Amino acid sequence: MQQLLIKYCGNQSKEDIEIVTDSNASYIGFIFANSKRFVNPLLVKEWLKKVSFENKKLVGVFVNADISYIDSVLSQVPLSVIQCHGTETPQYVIQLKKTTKIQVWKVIHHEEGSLENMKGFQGIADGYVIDTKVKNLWGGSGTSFDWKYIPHYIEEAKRQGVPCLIAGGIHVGNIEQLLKYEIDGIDISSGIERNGKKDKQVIETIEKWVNKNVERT
Ligand SMILES: O=C(O)c1ccccc1N[C@@H]1O[C@H](COP(=O)(O)O)[C@@H](O)[C@H]1O
Repeated sequence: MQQLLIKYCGNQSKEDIEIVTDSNASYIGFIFANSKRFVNPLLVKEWLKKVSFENKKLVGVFVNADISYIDSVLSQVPLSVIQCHGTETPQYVIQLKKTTKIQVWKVIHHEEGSLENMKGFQGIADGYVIDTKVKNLWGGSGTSFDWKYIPHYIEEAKRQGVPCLIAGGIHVGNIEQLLKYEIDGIDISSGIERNGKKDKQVIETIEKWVNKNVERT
């Protein structure tokens, strides 16, 4: 049985972390880039001391960051995955992996030429997140892209032998529709928030849909 990968991103407090560690997520994400969801790595380090997250991996989201900055975050927070959410190049990702020695997921913004862009990361990216391109925002927009293009991204990721998560505007009202596609995983930030905080009930509803719809062998 192949399990759907779930990543809950943009956690901003100890309370958010408690909620997502108590969920079925495999990945817990933090934004270390310019955003309303930016978190200070020193605070994240303190929050993590108070929760148990052994069965979950931590993902750090960065946008065109200096590798020295990512390295400084890593000295505080035990990330398993670095998510590059900007216009990072394959050469940058090669250098980042050499320096940090941890997995890197490349975000591909759905736009003209995005599939060609993705092909350029073959053998370099350890996974992909496909997100919506919204003007003046790198991510966390709460906006979905035209999902009819999903199969192209999934096929390309499969060809490269790495997982492909779908992001951008996923919420309780559209998750059922999304799960009709054979995706490897989902990445949600805005869609699991109520008044800017992660919401347990919303997460449980998302996971009810996941459990109901994803049965693959
Ligand atoms: O969540 C943010 O604020 C953010 C800021 C900068 C880069 C990425 C960000 N989040 C990522 O955006 C997508 C989708 O988010 P949403 O569900 O549409 O709100 C996801 O990959 C987050 O990791």
